[in-house]
Amino acid sequence: MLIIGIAGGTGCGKTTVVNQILDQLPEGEVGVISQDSYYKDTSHLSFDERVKINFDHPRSIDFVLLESHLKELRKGNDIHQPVYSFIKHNRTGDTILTHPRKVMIVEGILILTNPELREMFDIKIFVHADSDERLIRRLKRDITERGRDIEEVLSRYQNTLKPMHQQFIEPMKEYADIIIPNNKYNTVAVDIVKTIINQRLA
Ligand SMILES: Nc1ncnc2c1ncn2[C@@H]1O[C@H](COP(=O)(O)OP(=O)(O)O)[C@@H](O)[C@H]1O
Ligand SMILES: Nc1ccn([C@@H]2O[C@H](COP(=O)(O)O)[C@@H](O)[C@H]2O)c(=O)n1
Repeated sequence: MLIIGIAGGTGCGKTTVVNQILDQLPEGEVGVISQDSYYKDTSHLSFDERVKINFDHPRSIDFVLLESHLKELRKGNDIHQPVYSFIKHNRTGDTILTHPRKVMIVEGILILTNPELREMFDIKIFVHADSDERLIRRLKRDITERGRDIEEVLSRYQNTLKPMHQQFIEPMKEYADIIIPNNKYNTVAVDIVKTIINQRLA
């Protein structure tokens, strides 16, 4: 199994790059795990308490579960990936049955901050987009898709997201094998990653 980690700040285009990679690759050969599925279970908290969580700090992620799921997949076993709701700020209780594939992609803002998980990646990719570009994308996406308003996005950005990005995410570029500039759609870089994957699948 080839395990590819794709990191980068919110709105840099990780999900978009993953979808571009999957596009035209043989179905069923490449699997995806999203770090978002591994936000810690916060069912013991009220909604008002959950809203206040710093979701950009590594401690918000259940890395133990994420790592153990990746190890199970590597052993050839299925896993039940939790489903996360950005509206409820919590796991929904549902899971997605995820099968091991020849190539597994793990994507998320904080996946390179955990040394044990980092060790498991054969290829580490960091997607870069400028912070103003990421904020604009995040505003549009969170308002249309994640049930947020402009006040919520901007206050989260100023209070937690920006400082956490500077402290935890940006320094992870140091560990990247490949940095994809993604202020504009970068088909050349995506094609290079696809070529690497196709070589592994051949
Ligand atoms: N290169 C790009 N140029 C313009 N918009 C983009 C680009 N990449 C992604 N987007 C858009 O930005 C938003 C956030 O992208 P997404 O892939 O969800 O980012 P991430 O997963 O890193 O948070 C989406 O609406 C997506 O369509
Ligand atoms: N309940 C939550 C959980 C996370 N976030 C934000 O999601 C961002 C990470 O996801 P991307 O798809 O943008 O990479 C992260 O910056 C968290 O602030 C949230 O808003 N609510």
